[in-house]
Amino acid sequence: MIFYTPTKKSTLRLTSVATINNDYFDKCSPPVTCDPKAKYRTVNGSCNNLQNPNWGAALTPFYRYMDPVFSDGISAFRLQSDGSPLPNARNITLTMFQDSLRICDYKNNELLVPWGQFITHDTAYSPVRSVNSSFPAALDHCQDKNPPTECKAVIPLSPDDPVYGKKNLTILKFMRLITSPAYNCSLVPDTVLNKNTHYIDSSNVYGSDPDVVNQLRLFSGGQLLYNTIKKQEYCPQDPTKVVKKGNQTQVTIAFLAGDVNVNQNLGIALLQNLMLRFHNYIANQLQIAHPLWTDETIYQETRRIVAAVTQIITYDNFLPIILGEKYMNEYGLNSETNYDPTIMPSMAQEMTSGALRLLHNIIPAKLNYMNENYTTYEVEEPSKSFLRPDTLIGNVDGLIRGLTETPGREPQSSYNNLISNIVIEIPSINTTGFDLLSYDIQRGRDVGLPPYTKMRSLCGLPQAKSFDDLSDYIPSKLDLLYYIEN
Ligand code: HEM
Ligand SMILES: [Ca+2]
Repeated sequence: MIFYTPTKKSTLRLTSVATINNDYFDKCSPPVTCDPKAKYRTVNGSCNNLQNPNWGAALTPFYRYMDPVFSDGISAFRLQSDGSPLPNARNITLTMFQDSLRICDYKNNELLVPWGQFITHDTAYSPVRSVNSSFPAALDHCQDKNPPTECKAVIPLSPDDPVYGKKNLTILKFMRLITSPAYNCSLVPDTVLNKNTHYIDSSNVYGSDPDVVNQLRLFSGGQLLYNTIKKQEYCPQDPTKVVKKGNQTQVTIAFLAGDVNVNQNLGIALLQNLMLRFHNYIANQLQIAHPLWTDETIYQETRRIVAAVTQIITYDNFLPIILGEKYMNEYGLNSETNYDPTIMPSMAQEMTSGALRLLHNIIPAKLNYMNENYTTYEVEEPSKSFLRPDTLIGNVDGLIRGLTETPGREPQSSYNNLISNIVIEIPSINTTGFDLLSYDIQRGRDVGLPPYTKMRSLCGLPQAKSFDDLSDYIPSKLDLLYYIEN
């Protein structure tokens, strides 16, 4: 172990006041036996913490800073103080986030977004309950006059919605997340389990369960399985993903990787492919340096290096931009290799369903492909390639150059039009598009995130008793949406 126990603990650390964090571990977690001398991480993340072997493992719940708030104490969305439902999520987007400015961030390039998403997909995956058909066309029946219970969480649209009104859509097909009973563990209130390992351990490259891990290995030279297209190495094609178009079965590119969202957009597909190439490059080098090493040894040593590099990029390059140097120093995150076994390592529900999604605000509206002279040879709207990363083929270098040389987007009080109106609109598979911000708002309610005013007090900000007290971080207009007590 290169880690040592810290001599000095940050006094600023946010203290959890939740009462339910042990419930899963007390009632449901499977027994595990760890080998204290094991050199490599386990597939599902168990045994990283020898005192609490299940901490941080795949299929364990997200950590809670505060207990969830549901109106029935179990799973129903919370209500306003007068007992009325919370404001319609789409209405919040339309009222608060329709600024038409587009402010560039000249300090950071567009790579910030894919890297953020890459470590998100390493540390979190919360699948939705799909009803009688798979994402994303499910819930068509919710448009009927008397919709059944699974439609309760959909987001109703107003006929004069500026985007969806014209398409005659009456709902956004929001689905609730899978909760613990799906894994034979009855917990109250509703508890969501993370399907990926919570650690930054490159589980999005390798997989969080043994079947996926084995499916992705070549079992020769420590290599990951790859697909050669036009003489270049890519992630393998997912045999289950065949996109149908009319009567003809048209196979498009659908990569297979350790995380299921590898194809969601070009940026994430790019990084997944880069990491596959990086793994296979390192494995080759290790094989040359150690001709007697077995496939297993090369694979595990390479996996260790890839995960370490991912952690270094995250702590040295990504987090200082997101948190700022001041916080990095105060929280001891600068070039320190502390390991404190008393800290629960799991991703927090408040992060994955709330705070971490702040980067949705800076998703770029255009991607540039650049040639070796750094001139743009093609511009792509990201929405054209959601779930269809075909244009990556032959353009890996061009996209890296484009992402590196194009300024990012400053956080601002609007979302890029694609994100607030179109995300994943694919007529051939009958998906009509949605508003990611509305989903982010509704997701917070789905998992019972406590009200912002409570979370903000926990984070040390002054207690807010009126909308004016929120103006330090939130622009006015909120009072147009919520019930105000006299
Ligand atoms: C083009 C870029 C991106 C797109 C299209 C995208 C889209 C999405 C979508 C559709 C969801 C599911 C929403 C729901 O049903 O609740 C989601 C979840 C999420 N996104 Fe993004 N996202 C992008 C980039 C990012 C970035 C850069 C970050 C943060 C650094 C991020 C953080 C998250 C998190 C934490 C979740 C929840 C993960 C989970 O618990 O499963 N996303 N995103
Ligand atoms: Ca992980």
